[in-house]
Amino acid sequence: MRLLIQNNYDLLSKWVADYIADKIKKHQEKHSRPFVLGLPTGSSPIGTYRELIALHKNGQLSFNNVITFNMDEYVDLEETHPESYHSFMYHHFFDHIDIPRENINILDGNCEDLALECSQYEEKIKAVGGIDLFLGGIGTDGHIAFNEPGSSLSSRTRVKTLNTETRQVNSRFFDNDINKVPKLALTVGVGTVMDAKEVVVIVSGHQKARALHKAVEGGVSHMWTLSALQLHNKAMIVCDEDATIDLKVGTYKYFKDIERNNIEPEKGKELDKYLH
Ligand SMILES: N[C@@H]1[C@@H](O)[C@H](O)[C@@H](COP(=O)(O)O)O[C@@H]1O
Repeated sequence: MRLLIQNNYDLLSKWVADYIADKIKKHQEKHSRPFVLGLPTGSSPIGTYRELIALHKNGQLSFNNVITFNMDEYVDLEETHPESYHSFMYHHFFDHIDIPRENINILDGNCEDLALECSQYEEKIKAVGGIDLFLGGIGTDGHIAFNEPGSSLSSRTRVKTLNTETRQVNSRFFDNDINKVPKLALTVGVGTVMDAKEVVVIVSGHQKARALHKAVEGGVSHMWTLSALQLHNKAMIVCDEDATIDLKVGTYKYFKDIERNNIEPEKGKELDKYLH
């Protein structure tokens, strides 16, 4: 697993956006089939979305041949609610790029048969050839998508009960009232994320430091579902300095050193395949 430490959130966001743009463009040079991109919500990817939008507006990137699958959605929160992940994605990203509407996939947390919705989502991902790159964020408890501690590391898309810590943290979007935060969500599984050809996870801020420490320095554990990335053959965590405060100095220096030894700034992206 590659751990790339950026000086701050803005640099992190720019780096991740450039990396994704590069992947999409290279894919489009070689294949006619669409690039399949997994996407998260939350504050972590907002800067990346902003940078991707800028690349699109400058004419440097098109999403015309991109299919997206979002990671998760609350159950029983109207799509039009400002805090639904549907609203979030259109507001922060889809409304500003040229992606065809029919290429956007977000789980429907209001449908009659939630289990069917989840199994069909998995089928849909398979039908388009799997996810080329899954972008993710994490919760303070180390969850990826909504795979809370204790989630099976081979889990698939399903209904998940949210724990109190997550609901407390997310209550900032619901007038700081935990009672307004849904108790259930639909989420892709850890196994769904692990099936992606590549996974890139953004970890930003002090509040994520413990989870980063567990995922990088601890063993693989269902209690810190991000740690499953240790078993992925092309996974990268991109974090900022603030998120590294619980890492051992030696670990921090080790990952910095690897990047210094292997990356020339302009050639870094071409060399990334050697760095996992
Ligand atoms: N389900 C989402 C996660 O996918 C996201 O990673 C997390 C972190 O959010 P933030 O980036 O705002 O810290 O929030 C929610 O719990």
